[in-house]
Amino acid sequence: MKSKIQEFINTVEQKNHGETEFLQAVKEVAETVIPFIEDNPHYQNQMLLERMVEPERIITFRVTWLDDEGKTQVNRGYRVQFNSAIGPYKGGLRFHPTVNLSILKFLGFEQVFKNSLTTLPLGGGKGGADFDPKGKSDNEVMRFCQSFMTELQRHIGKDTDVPAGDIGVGAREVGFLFGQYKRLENQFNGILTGKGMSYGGSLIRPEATGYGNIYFAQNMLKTKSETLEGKTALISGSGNVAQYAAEKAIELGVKVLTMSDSQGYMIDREGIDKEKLEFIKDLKNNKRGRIKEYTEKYTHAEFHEGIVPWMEKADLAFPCATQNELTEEHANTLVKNNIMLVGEGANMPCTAEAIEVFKKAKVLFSPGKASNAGGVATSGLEMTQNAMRYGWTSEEVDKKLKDIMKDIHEACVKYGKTEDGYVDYVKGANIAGFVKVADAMLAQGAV
Ligand SMILES: NC(=O)C1=CN([C@@H]2O[C@H](COP(=O)(O)OP(=O)(O)OC[C@H]3O[C@@H](n4cnc5c(N)ncnc54)[C@H](OP(=O)(O)O)[C@@H]3O)[C@@H](O)[C@H]2O)C=CC1
Ligand SMILES: O=C(O)CCC(=O)C(=O)O
Repeated sequence: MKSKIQEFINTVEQKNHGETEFLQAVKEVAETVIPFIEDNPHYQNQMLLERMVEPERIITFRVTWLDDEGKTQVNRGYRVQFNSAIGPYKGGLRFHPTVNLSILKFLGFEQVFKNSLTTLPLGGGKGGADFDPKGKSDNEVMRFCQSFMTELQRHIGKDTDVPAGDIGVGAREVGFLFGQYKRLENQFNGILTGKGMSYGGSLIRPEATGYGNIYFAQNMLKTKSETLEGKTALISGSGNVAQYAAEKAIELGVKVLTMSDSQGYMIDREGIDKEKLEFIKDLKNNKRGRIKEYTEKYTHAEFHEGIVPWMEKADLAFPCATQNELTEEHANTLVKNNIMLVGEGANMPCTAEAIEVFKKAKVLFSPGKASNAGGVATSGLEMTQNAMRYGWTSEEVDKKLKDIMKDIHEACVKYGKTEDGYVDYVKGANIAGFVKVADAMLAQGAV
């Protein structure tokens, strides 16, 4: 079995040389899915996994825009249309200077399995640009988004490919992108999700990834007859996912100790309450400030520059910033400090070595493709509401989100429960995600 897996990984490596993040994501899936394929003959001899690691289409394009001084700027835009076996390509856009093909291919590949887990008809894709919205004026961001969409619009459509936000693409950017699409196509439809409430957005979509992560943690704790009430938590990031993971955790009685950004983390040992979280939301979403400023307002809190919060003690950890932010060393420290649960809010925030440490210590560990799937699932609900030209109440959407997270949890348990009763959520998510896509690919023939 080991040699089969290694042979597969070697071939993917040869074809995708130097794409470190993509290869990391593929390796994790291959290690869990290839043994499953070996046990299930009808998935054999159809090159299913070989096809799944090959994006159906990769589009790259030049994005030229004018800055506030009238100087011409140029960036590279991408859309990776990974797999459309079970629905239109669906996945976010990332605007960050580190964006490259390896990162977007890892995100698109993960998205295929994640979207399959949501129980909704959503294929997988991802896109973005190496543009940094930080330090840009609203007008510069608008001009960039207009230029980006001018090129992207010819490749997307409400039944073809429906992008959304990710790092660096929030409500402001989605608004500008939508406005330009509508201008070019003369059509008002659900071409993007994460839209504002006044032009077709869904209630709870902004909250959904963070809330879903906490609902998933509730489900995991339930398997141990535990609840969130009274636990302490470390959260990284202070963007969309981190803010709403913190909000739901606080609401359910968790003492949230930390939040972070790319400059470092802050710890408030008294706990971040609702009022303090509102300060963070305003700081990050409106003032576009740094998390360090929290400690200037709440002077009892500490700021630790240039490092992540994983050396602190708590019951729960929710990495919600970016890929590979939690390493083997961090995992060893968390285990030494008796961490009970690690719920990935970001995509692939834990390194492969860190995940091994958690599994070995039998920590409840959920991979992002399962525990952050609430965001894209609620995007799927936004698409449904747009198609119906109707809007559900926040209670209705929240109830659907809770049910979907419960279903994803059950699917992970079904395929991930090991002989000693430990649930390997990585294995469970990968196999459950694989099965639906593989069945659809088998039915659709060699395409
Ligand atoms: N938004 C969504 O619905 C979903 C998002 N995700 C994933 O969740 C994660 C966070 O996304 P989201 O909250 O939307 O993005 P945001 O842009 O809203 O926030 C990102 C946060 O992560 C921090 N961050 C970004 N890059 C780094 C880095 N290299 N090192 C340290 N911190 C960093 C940012 O700090 P700073 O402000 O300094 O840049 C910021 O606090 C990503 O992995 C994304 O793919 C997954 C599912 C859905
Ligand atoms: O809502 C969406 O379509 C995108 C969500 C996303 O990018 C993700 O799940 O990583």
